[in-house]
Amino acid sequence: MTDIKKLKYQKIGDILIVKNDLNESEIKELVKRTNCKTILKYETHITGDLRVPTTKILYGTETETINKEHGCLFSIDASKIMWSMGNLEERKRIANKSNSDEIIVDMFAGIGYFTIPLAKYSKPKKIYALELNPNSYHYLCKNVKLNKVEDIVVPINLDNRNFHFHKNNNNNNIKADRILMGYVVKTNEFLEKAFQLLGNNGTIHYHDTVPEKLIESRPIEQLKSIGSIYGFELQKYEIVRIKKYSPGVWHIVVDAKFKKIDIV
Ligand SMILES: C[S@@+](CC[C@H](N)C(=O)[O-])C[C@H]1O[C@@H](n2cnc3c(N)ncnc32)[C@H](O)[C@@H]1O
Repeated sequence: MTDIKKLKYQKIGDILIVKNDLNESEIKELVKRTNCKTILKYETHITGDLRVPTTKILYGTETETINKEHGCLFSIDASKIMWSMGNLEERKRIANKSNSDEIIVDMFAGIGYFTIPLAKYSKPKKIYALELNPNSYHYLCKNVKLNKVEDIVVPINLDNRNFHFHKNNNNNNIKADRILMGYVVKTNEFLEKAFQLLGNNGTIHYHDTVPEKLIESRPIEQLKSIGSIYGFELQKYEIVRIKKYSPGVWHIVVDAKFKKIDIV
């Protein structure tokens, strides 16, 4: 009999994700043990700016599911959109970071991975959830309704570099108290936009993939140097390791708090 313990898979709702092809008896055994409705094989590593996986159906037909995590519901089409198990602790950690006074921008919202737990548990004033991929945006909107956070979350389908705050009722520019930058590999290219949106005493959660030796230096230097162009000084920071990204390289997040030193 197939040893199911040796078969590696990830469960998203009632869909299994595997990395290798399976034979008929392995599929039968997995379906029996996990009660899944579909098994998907990720053909390639998640690629491209929109982080889209290439998948093949090994069993079943339906690719849409609802994943429950940390009291939140995430509707997702697992054949078209990524779900990172490795970010589980970060999704939980971010959930309680805000308070009811904050204006937040999630620059890479996806289907609401961080936006939904943050809205549900911290109940900030507003979260502007920006997402470029129309597919992910569709599920982001669905998840906002599923989790009943419509009064907090404003989902917007655009390239975050084109996002601008409107003026408030007193004709002042709105600024963000907190910015989530849940993106990797070239997150630094979006830092200028983040500082344009950030307010005094604001916090940026800056994700990056960094070689082990550079974890304490490179992201901090980037935050300091681009921040200074926009009149911000780094006040304090904490670096959290999320997961190993590739050999010798970590996916990290820096919680970085800034003060505006040239307030005009
Ligand atoms: C890797 S996912 C990150 C999801 C989530 N923040 C996390 O870490 O689990 C990145 C998301 O950013 C979106 N994205 C990439 N470039 C973008 C841009 N310029 N503006 C808005 N969204 C973008 C992608 O479509 C994708 O859904």
